[in-house]
Amino acid sequence: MAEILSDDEISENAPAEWQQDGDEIVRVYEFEEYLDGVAFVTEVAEIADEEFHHPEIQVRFDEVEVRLTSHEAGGVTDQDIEMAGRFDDVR
Ligand SMILES: C[C@H](O)[C@H](O)[C@H]1CNC2=NC(N)=NC(=O)C2=N1
Repeated sequence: MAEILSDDEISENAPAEWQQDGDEIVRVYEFEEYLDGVAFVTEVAEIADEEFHHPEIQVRFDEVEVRLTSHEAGGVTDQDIEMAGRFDDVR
């Protein structure tokens, strides 16, 4: 099972726009158009499905909040850090 990262490791390795929130990392992406946010979610979901590692996603009218954690490990792992970077590349 993947190792849980320490707060310092998360801070050092998470992409710049991501914040730690307890045992998750979170980023809010802003969009001018609601449907652009929905299209972003579709691309994120395809990556998540491909990697079998699923974020929690909240879609609002002008932003999308994405939360990552490794449920089985019980915290943030390297996989969450890697997924965060891949989601940023979609943006
Ligand atoms: C049974 C378990 O849900 C699966 O092995 C996968 C599915 N997607 C997952 N997604 C996330 N974020 N963490 C997991 O531990 C995880 N596990």
